[in-house]
Amino acid sequence: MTRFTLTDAEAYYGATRVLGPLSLSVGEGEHIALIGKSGAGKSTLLSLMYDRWREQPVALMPQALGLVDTLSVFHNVYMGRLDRHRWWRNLVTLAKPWRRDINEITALLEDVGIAEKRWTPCGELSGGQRQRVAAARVLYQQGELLLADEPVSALDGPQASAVMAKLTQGYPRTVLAMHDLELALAFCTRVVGLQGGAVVLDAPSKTLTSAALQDLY
Ligand SMILES: Nc1ncnc2c1ncn2[C@@H]1O[C@H](COP(=O)(O)OP(=O)(O)OP(=O)(O)O)[C@@H](O)[C@H]1O
Repeated sequence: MTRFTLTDAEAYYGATRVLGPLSLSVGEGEHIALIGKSGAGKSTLLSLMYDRWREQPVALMPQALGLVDTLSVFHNVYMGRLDRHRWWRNLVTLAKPWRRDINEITALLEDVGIAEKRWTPCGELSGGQRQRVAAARVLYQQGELLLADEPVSALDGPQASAVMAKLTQGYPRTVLAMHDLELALAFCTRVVGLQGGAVVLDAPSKTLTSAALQDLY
């Protein structure tokens, strides 16, 4: 059993159970695509995992992204490690970032193709640009597990592939809620399918085709 294990987990909204009971482990080297139609419980399962495991080095990239619109792209990415620095260092960075941080963050922004916007406030970016900033932030954060809710839904084909490659290389374990089945099979090692809050499929990607996964929709 890994440190990232759920056993008979359930989630409720009010008195209504919307997820589980389900049991699931995320092992080292596993990249799990969480698939299922809208309302199946993917976001609820990601939230539950984050709640249970947040004391460990877990990063969350939520669907709403959680960017601060008035801050620059650089500063939004820097926030990925805010809790690792002293308060005065964060304060100074707000006005005058350290060259080392600028270089490190610029390299990550180059990886996701948005380095030219590094000093632009996030409020002035398109949906796809915002998604790439949020991806750069979790890549900067680092950790043992990444939970991401539709991390490439606003990106075109080549950009989506590039970001999926970075996210799955950047973390030893990922759980990614996805709607693009081809991308899920190309970059994830395992597929977990949800239906009505229950796990109805759990199989290695190499045994699946996107046509077979259509049954979940
Ligand atoms: N705040 C809430 N209050 C009550 N019910 C909720 C709430 N959020 C989600 N639900 C319900 O929980 C169930 C699972 O929703 P969830 O958002 O986890 O689905 P999802 O698979 O992530 O969908 P999508 O692909 O549309 O993001 C749905 O039936 C939804 O109506």
